[in-house]
Amino acid sequence: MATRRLTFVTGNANKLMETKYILSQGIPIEIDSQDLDIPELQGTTQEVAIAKSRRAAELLGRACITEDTALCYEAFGGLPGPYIKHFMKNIGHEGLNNLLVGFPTKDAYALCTFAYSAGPGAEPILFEGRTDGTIVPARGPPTFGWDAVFQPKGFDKTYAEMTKEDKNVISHRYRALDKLKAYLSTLPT
Ligand SMILES: O=c1[nH]c(=O)c2ncn([C@@H]3O[C@H](COP(=O)(O)OP(=O)(O)OP(=O)(O)O)[C@@H](O)[C@H]3O)c2[nH]1
Ligand SMILES: [Mg+2]
Repeated sequence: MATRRLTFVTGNANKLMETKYILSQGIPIEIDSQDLDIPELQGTTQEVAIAKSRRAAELLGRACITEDTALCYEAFGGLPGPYIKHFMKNIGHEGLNNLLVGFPTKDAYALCTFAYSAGPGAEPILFEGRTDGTIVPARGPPTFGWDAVFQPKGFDKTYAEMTKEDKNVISHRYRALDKLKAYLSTLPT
């Protein structure tokens, strides 16, 4: 099978590393990356993902993938959702826990939305992956975003405490990429 080449438009080195790792387990693919400055609109995760993908393909002038990650609190009807980046940056791990003081549930889910665009003007196709969990006081290395405060359901470790092999077979990103992989294998290389 010929090796597929695809550009991932992202400025996030950790996302890129995990994506390369997960995709390389399944199909012959080479991912390169472009860090383009793309404004992220307000809206649902799907609306944010579609707008980002459209713009990325226009700027790049060819097929690409983009990814949006949301962290959704059950107590807040799914917020912070796609705005988690700004919450994380401004209030950190402790703040992400403190937000939930007084609320009956600390349940949350991580939602990953990959968007594939075949090129400028093409309608983006979305691939979503969700992992359910709970928000806990930070444990594990603070290497990647909110990994240290997210404990997936059925595990006694946070994402940050897991090995990359363990996180990358249950994560929101893995679940979305599994669907993207199946779609890519239906396309000609
Ligand atoms: O602990 C984490 N485990 C993960 O698995 C994960 N995936 C994303 N994130 C963080 O959540 C926000 C998403 O915002 P986001 O989707 O706009 O990403 P970004 O702006 O960093 O990159 P990009 O938009 O250029 O691709 C950013 O703060 C990311 O660092 C994660 N944190
Ligand atoms: Mg972003």
